Amino acid sequence: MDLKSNHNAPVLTDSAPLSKSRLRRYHGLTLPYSPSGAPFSPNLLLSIPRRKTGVLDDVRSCGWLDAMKSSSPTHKKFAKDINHELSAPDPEVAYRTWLLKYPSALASFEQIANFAKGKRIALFLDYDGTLSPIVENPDNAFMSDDMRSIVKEVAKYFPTAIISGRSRDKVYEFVGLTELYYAGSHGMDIMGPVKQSVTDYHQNCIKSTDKQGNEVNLFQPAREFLPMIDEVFSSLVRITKDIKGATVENNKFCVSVHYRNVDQDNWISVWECVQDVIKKYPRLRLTHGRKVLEIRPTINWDKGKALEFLLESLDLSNCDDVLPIYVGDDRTDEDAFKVLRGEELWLWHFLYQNHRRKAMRITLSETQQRWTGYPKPEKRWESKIFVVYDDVCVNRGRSIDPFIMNLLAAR
Ligand SMILES: O=P(O)(O)OC[C@H]1O[C@H](O[C@H]2O[C@H](CO)[C@@H](O)[C@H](O)[C@H]2O)[C@H](O)[C@@H](O)[C@@H]1O
Repeated sequence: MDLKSNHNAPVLTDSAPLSKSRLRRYHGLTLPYSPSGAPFSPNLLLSIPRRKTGVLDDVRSCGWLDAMKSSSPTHKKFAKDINHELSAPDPEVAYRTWLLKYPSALASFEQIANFAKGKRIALFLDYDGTLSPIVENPDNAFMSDDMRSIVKEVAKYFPTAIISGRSRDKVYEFVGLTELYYAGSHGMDIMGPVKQSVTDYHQNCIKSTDKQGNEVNLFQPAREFLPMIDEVFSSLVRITKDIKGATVENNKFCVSVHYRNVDQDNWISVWECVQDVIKKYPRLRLTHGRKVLEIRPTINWDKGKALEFLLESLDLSNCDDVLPIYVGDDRTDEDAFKVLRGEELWLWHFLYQNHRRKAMRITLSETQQRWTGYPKPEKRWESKIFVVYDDVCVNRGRSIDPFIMNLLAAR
């Protein structure tokens, strides 16, 4: 997992050790992690209000069924959002106007390249829905050979990492590229470059070796939760076994309960099963993604924190000449978008349930974005928002490769 010497960013150089206050700023931590076996550091625990049933706030506010549905917004919802934004009564007119307002990223690539000029790029990629198509069976979410080659190529020039909700092993199995860094379980399992100051700071960060025998840093902030997650996984498999189409996936530090193939009339049963299990585990929380309910530890760690951790490990954080690019398509990716502010380039690739209206969004952000839905761009970013439309979306088999090709060409 060594970075190649021809990377624009010299990522393995260990600079002066980080001060604790600097690291705190990055990670929002006030204390190091508790040693394995000891109670988990209270500062990392998220305080998430629960009802007796254990229902999360966001699920509660719109009703669980709505929340499960909204995990893949329909075209209707998209049109409603656009209508609201543009005050146009006709969805079709609103959509076309929206397209004019947010031009194609590919057509605007020169502008993006200018912005990137002189900067060291670091690329962060989500897996499902970004590098691979969304498919019915999660075990079959393979990335294409073309996509693999292009990611391999880009990693020759820019440090590249995949940050996925899957287990790290699983996503590595799918991608199979040794030249990347991998963060699984929504960032709770990171294998990155060795950086002594990072290892020193994080108690759950240890030196390890990757499959090729290279020395790496292994960071697993939710290590204490492993037995709990295994237990929950087994319970969920047992309890959902009679719901046709429901599947449970062990993502090591989190568990996914898929309802994509469950008849909508039975979604309530899926929900109830999950509630039945997690109500016994106050240290676990529930989130939802694309037709999936995800059970994860209540720790203050997500894809955004993982991104910061990787930038730090790569010696690329807090540098004016670094341009991190994040490509993702899901709610969990918003955690990563949120940490990229200032002059970073954000890329949001979002897909719609009916696969008719898809777009990829690139935002050169000026400030932190607050997402409240799909897609509600803030006014002040208008001139810097680009969209890549249907024809390059992953579900049509072409995906983000033109964007990456352009990046390579512009370097
Ligand atoms: O962070 P990601 O890499 O995007 O992973 C998020 C979840 O992706 C997978 O589920 C999603 O993709 C499946 C395959 O296309 C699809 O069948 C499912 O409905 C989607 O939710 C993965 O299976 C989950 O474990 C990840 O958490």
